[in-house]
Amino acid sequence: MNRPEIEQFIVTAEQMRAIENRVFDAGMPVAALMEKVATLVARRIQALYPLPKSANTLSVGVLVGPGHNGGDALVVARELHFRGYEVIIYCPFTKLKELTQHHANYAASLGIPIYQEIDFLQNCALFVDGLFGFGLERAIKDPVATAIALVNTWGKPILSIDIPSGLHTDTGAVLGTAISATHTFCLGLWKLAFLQDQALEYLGQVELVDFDLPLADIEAVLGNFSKVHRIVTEQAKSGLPLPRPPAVHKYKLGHLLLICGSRQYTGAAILAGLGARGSGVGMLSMVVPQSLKLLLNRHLPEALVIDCPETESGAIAHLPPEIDFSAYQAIACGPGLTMQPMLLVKQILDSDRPLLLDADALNILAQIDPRQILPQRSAPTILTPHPGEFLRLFPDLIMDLSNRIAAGQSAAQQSGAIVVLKGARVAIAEPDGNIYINPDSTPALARGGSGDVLTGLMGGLIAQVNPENLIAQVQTAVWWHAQAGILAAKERTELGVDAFTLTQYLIPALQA
Ligand SMILES: NC(=O)C1=CN([C@@H]2O[C@H](COP(=O)(O)OP(=O)(O)OC[C@H]3O[C@@H](n4cnc5c(N)ncnc54)[C@H](OP(=O)(O)O)[C@@H]3O)[C@@H](O)[C@H]2O)[C@@H](O)CC1
Ligand SMILES: Nc1ncnc2c1ncn2[C@@H]1O[C@H](COP(=O)(O)OP(=O)(O)O)[C@@H](O)[C@H]1O
Ligand SMILES: [K+]
Repeated sequence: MNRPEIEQFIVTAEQMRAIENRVFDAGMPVAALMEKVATLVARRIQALYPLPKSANTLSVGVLVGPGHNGGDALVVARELHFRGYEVIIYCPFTKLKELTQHHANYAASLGIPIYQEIDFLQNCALFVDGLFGFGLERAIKDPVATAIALVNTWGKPILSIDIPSGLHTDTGAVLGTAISATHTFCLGLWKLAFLQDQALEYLGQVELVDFDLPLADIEAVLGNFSKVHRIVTEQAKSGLPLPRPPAVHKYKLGHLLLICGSRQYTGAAILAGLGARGSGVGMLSMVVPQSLKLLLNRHLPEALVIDCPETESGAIAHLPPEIDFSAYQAIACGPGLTMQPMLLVKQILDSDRPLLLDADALNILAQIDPRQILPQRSAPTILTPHPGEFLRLFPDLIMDLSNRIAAGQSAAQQSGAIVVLKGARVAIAEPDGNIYINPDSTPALARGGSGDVLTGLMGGLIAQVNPENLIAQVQTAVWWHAQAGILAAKERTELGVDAFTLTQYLIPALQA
């Protein structure tokens, strides 16, 4: 059983090394720690792939690298051997770290075959990958690269120890080539790569194996300078505006001004409105072009619709002159807007309200230059770009986009806004360098309109709190949106989560 508090931390390879070094310096023998860690992994493998009752054994190919990841793999190999598995080792390296060499010698003495060619493992039913862990820093070359490519094509389950070999522990980038794992046992603490979109297809199912690194050592290393956080359910839930105070009234539960839609993109306005409905916001006002008014009334009878004059092509021409931003606790703007309402976006940027910009509002902002205008705002700004919008806003961060976490951090620091970089693992960056990543989501959300739902939901949540708590609400919105997707996908498959359906799962996701 993992300690629940361990799940919140995220470390780089360097931080992990520093934490482990403290443990070793305090007296824990390296060999003892390896034994403990690898025994835990071996147990998990036996639980996942028990020896079948019908046959007397199961053949397991164990891929062994030169460092301590290879040492872990050799301990796993030995344990599985003693439990009755037929173990075959692949280790093409001639020079191993000392401890790893000892384990290799012992495995050989037990009669476990060790080969330098991968072909001998071709008929194995299962693979354990202990080639490289957090020590990998340069590209993998042949013959190991070819061996990895081959094992990937065999279509058998591959269980990676610590991280799929070939992935960079921090960026999740593939260094030459990488194991495509079906299951990865992340050792001790979540490594950064597990939260990077580019690593996801290699990780398979992920699992943290807690091996009792003392909290004091983790905190001593991460201390105040750890800026990368994993959004955990308990904390995200605590951001929900629940329970409501018994004697509260609608005007105390936030009034959101949602500016969206055009004749061309009508659905975006409806979806954002339904997202806002899900948030439970006290009052919802929606600014739309005239021709959307009746339709919106039908879909969102509770919304106050502020219909605006429209351009020839059906975009909002301008806001009503009498609009008073101070009547609202937050403004959200963007879904379905088109690029025409430039002046409108400038007008809301000038307001002193917390402001969420999404979709076309971001594309308009990109033309104005976010680094110029956002730091001048007197209230917080939240930007929710997908990677395409992100690059329009911050074109010079294109290199950083291969490390989404670094990219989000730079953008927030440079613009002074909270930047919600959307994708498979949404990263929420604050101007002070803190970044919060949502670890659980579903590709069911990769579908037109699901971002519109998020805008409404997040807008509705931030309208309900005082601006100092904004960052917590942004995290809660991202977590909630993903949870609704997960629940909907569970009941309807990943194909059954269109954006409207997603809105219908917001409340059930809280009840689950
Ligand atoms: N700290 C601990 O004791 C604990 C660690 N634990 C386990 O240890 C793992 C970290 O072990 P690690 O530091 O030995 O690094 P690892 O990932 O095995 O690989 C580094 C080796 O690979 C080599 N190498 C690198 N790149 C290469 C390339 N492209 N092609 C070829 N060779 C390359 C590099 O050699 P060198 O750079 O010197 O040539 C070095 O020998 C960690 O992930 C976890 O599984 C746990 O048991 C808990 C306790
Ligand atoms: N593979 C994925 N896994 C999890 N979530 C995803 C994935 N792809 C997209 N999403 C989420 O779906 C939403 C898509 O938003 P966006 O790109 O703005 O789409 P749209 O503008 O069509 O609504 C974002 O919240 C994003 O994080
Ligand atoms: K590995």
